[in-house]
Amino acid sequence: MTVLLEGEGLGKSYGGVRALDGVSLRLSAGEVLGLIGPNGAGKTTLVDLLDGAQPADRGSLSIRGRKLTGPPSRRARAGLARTFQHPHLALDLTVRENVLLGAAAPKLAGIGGLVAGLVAGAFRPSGARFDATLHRVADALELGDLRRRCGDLTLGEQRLVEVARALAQEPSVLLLDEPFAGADSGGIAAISAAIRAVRAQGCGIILVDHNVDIVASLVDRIMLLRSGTVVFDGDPAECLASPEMQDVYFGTGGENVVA
Ligand SMILES: Nc1ncnc2c1ncn2[C@@H]1O[C@H](COP(=O)(O)OP(=O)(O)OP(=O)(O)O)[C@@H](O)[C@H]1O
Repeated sequence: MTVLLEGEGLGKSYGGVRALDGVSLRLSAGEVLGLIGPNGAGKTTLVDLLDGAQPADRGSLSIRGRKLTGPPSRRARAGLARTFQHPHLALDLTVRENVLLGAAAPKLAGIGGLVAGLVAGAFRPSGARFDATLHRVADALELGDLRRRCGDLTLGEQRLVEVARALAQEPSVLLLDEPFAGADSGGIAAISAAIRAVRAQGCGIILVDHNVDIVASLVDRIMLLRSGTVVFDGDPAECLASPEMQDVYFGTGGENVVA
């Protein structure tokens, strides 16, 4: 399988807290990787390092064999899209406008891309290509009335819009940070179906969530983090039955404080 994303020895400290301590990972095309671990294990920090929201202290990253660096906008252009643990939507804008922002995001990365896009008229909100993308992801996630203001939506509905916005980027790597938190059963089903659909198209997905059963039902592989390090990386069923899993969730736990 084609390797999409590779990280080597990624490390990040916040003051005296070692949030991530030498994590390496590999994600292939059409693979769903579950990232689990207790609160503070470093899951969001790893996602932040992958999408450039936080700079790594150590380590390197590549996408399709090319070095992956720079801010989130540059990484979006390289094919990366993400959702956030706490949705980052423009609350005064409508569902439609938020999703269209996702469709435009890779083109907005960099002045060259912006100028080229403007010249080509690519950002017209009524552009046929954008409309097709909008309706495809809106239908997949059952977004309902696209004219609603995002500030008027429930948290669960906002999550669906955020996943839709990430899908509208047509990413090759999708990072989902707790997409099921606050979603109702319909939302969970819609997001799960969307994950399966983009996986079938060859997208690589990293799924962070605390609901281990949902994660295990969707992923090809699980990475279990504890105190900023990987303690298990492999088959989901083996992970759930592993002594590492027992120890992380029912053992003494660990402190990720720099010695
Ligand atoms: N911006 C920050 N400033 C200071 N400390 C941070 C920051 N972000 C994360 N941390 C710390 O780094 C460690 C790892 O946090 P992180 O959010 O990555 O864990 P997590 O596994 O995603 O946890 P959760 O499941 O609660 O979201 C924690 O000790 C956290 O308090």
